Amino acid sequence: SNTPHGLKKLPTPPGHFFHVGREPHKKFTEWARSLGDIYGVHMGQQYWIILTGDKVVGELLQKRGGKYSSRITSYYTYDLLTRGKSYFGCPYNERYRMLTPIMHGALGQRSVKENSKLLDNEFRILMQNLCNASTNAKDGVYPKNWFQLTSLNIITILCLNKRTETVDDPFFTEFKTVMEEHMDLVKITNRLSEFFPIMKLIPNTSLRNKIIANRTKVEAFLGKLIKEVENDKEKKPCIIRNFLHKKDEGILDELDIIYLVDAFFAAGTDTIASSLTWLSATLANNPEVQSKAHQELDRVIGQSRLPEVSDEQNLPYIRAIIKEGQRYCAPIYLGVPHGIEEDDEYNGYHIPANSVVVLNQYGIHMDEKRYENPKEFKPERFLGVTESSAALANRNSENRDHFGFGAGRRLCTGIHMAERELFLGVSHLLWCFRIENASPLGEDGKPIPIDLNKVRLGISVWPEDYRVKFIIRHDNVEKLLFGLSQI
Ligand code: HEM
Repeated sequence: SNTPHGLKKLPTPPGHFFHVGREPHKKFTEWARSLGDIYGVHMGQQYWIILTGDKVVGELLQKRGGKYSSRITSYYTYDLLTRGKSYFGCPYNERYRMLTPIMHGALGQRSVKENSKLLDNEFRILMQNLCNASTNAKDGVYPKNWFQLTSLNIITILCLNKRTETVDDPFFTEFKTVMEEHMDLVKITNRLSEFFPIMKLIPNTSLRNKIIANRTKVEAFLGKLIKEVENDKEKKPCIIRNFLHKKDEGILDELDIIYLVDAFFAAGTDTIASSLTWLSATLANNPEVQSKAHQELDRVIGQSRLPEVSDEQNLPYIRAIIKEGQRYCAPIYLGVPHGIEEDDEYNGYHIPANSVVVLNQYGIHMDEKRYENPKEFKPERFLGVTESSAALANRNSENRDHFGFGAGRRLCTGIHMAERELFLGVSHLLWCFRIENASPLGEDGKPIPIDLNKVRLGISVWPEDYRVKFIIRHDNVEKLLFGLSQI
């Protein structure tokens, strides 16, 4: 049917957006990969546009970035949960343009370079933890906690020079409880108040109460950290201190700081931890990929020192594993929805103002036209790709490696930090260990492959609990991890 503008209405996707039932993940992913380039769907009062083609993402989110870089705010998950202060929920307005250079300053390439030693150190400690954990657990481990501890430490060291030693530390437990609930609350299904605005008027819904309770916990948790910096007599430099200077200059207020720090915790911890949790399972299922990586590492680096950042350019297979991981088992399926505030037209279709625009990363990553046999984990497909995801993200969308970091002006602010962390994580893991599937044996006498269709859906997607062993590859691993840094 035609719209009032004489333009065509976008086609509606097959099936329904929310997939419930016995296998919601499988149903959802099959649906997501079946979609054509662009669809529109009414979600109650709100209109959602789903982009599943690399080209249309380039045309709209990248080339028309000035229009497609907003966020459509949600009463429950933005106004109530973050008092309208969330950075990644912020519409593309004056406030966003004021905050963005501050965030880029904290997370840009320069910051990654300056914090190089810190990052190296954290990944060495991660390997120590995996060594210890794996030696102590004869049935294997689910490594999620240690990956979360590492990604948390990187954020807390950058933000306030704080690190946590073990996964048993009460701070780690508090972080997990408060932030997991926080991230769970921003999920799409909690945008009900936009789909059905009458929800805004109901005073005591359990969702409203949960959101306010969580907001109180998040603000107390992050407020305490900010106080630690304020009370630090040595005045050590850190990101929160920079934010506090901006407060003194009247640029930021107290809540701005809380919710900028929230963005680091919410966006910069689980994404990395989930990527490494996925990759460990995927590598355990693909021993031949590990063998090739081991050969490359032994040839290029040898067995007498740990990988370093300067090795990256000489490790094409490791780089390819990382890119394939971000495609095959990306931690985010539907990105963070963009929004468009004014009417637009695309290929004769009407794009109504105030639509939510969703980048269907999962669908694009499983597109057979883009990736041959997309359901296979095949790092080889990226062997010829020498550039970082950050560099490729700003070029022609059809030549991008993957869309894991989003697109356009809202591209992941932490992309440089993330790529560095993934390189250190994956190169260290494979230099130190052979990751062995420790699932029970099947009828053929081999461990049953880890079922990567069993997932926990949320803003970040996690594989269900699985068991792997981190088997030390050679004598120098322990010497280097626990002893001298060079042998
Ligand atoms: C593998 C790791 C990561 C993945 C896959 C990832 C992915 C994403 C995605 C999909 C978005 C939304 C982009 C869009 O709207 O188009 C995003 C936004 C963001 N990410 Fe990341 N991210 C990762 C790591 C990090 C890290 C380590 C940090 C910071 C320390 C970070 C900070 C942010 C911030 C602040 C935003 C909000 C950008 C905005 O709204 O303008 N991310 N990320």
